[in-house]
Amino acid sequence: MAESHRRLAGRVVIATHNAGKLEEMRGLLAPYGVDAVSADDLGLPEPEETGGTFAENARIKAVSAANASGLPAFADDSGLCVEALGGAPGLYTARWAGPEKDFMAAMAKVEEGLRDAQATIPDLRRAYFISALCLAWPDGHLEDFEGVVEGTLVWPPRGPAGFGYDPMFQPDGHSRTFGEMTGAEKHGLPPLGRGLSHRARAFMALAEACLGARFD
Ligand SMILES: O=P(O)(O)OP(=O)(O)OP(=O)(O)OC[C@H]1O[C@@H](n2cnc3c(O)ncnc32)[C@H](O)[C@@H]1O
Ligand SMILES: [Mg+2]
Repeated sequence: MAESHRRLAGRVVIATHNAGKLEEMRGLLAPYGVDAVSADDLGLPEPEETGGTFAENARIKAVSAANASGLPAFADDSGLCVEALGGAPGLYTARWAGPEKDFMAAMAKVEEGLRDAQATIPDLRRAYFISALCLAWPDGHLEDFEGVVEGTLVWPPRGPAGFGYDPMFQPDGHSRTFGEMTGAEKHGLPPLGRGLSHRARAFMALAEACLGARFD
């Protein structure tokens, strides 16, 4: 199994156009001595996310950046899945914020949906974040990883930190939302924790497979 993984070294493109994600992905890569450059720094175009799954969309973004740059590329496709909304916004999590990227409005839309669903659903406020990570090399080699974090949706949103839907999401076992946590707390990586956010959990698997990390 381990033989099929490829070691990442040298330069890597972080294939996202989301500043919040970029900061998290840079932070996650920082201990491994790779030279991370962003898709924006290289002026790479934003590909259309036409996949039917998070993993497919992560591949589309990573492969597009690897092909355009000639470098290995690292992409994340992620979303918030709300049980009472049948898994929405799911693949459309970014699109719910509209072209203005108004995440306050997007969170309000989730809350409205919960109010409409209220009569019928027992676990009304349950939700999870999911992150599909893909590392793609220009020769076509791919590595895929996934991480999930379950939690509860709060209203009103709390905390100025993070990005996107963070102020509305309180991970299980914690009394603060991701919006009330520092980046390090949200990642919850060892020795602080055993991986907390969806992105950190997926990244730990990536780091063990491709960056020589050992998390015991
Ligand atoms: O595609 P790229 O360029 O990476 O940037 P994006 O913002 O469009 O990213 P996605 O297509 O993966 O959409 C993910 C959505 O889920 C939200 N999201 C993902 N991870 C999150 C996190 O850790 N905290 C809060 N919101 C998150 C994020 O705000 C986006 O709206
Ligand atoms: Mg996107």
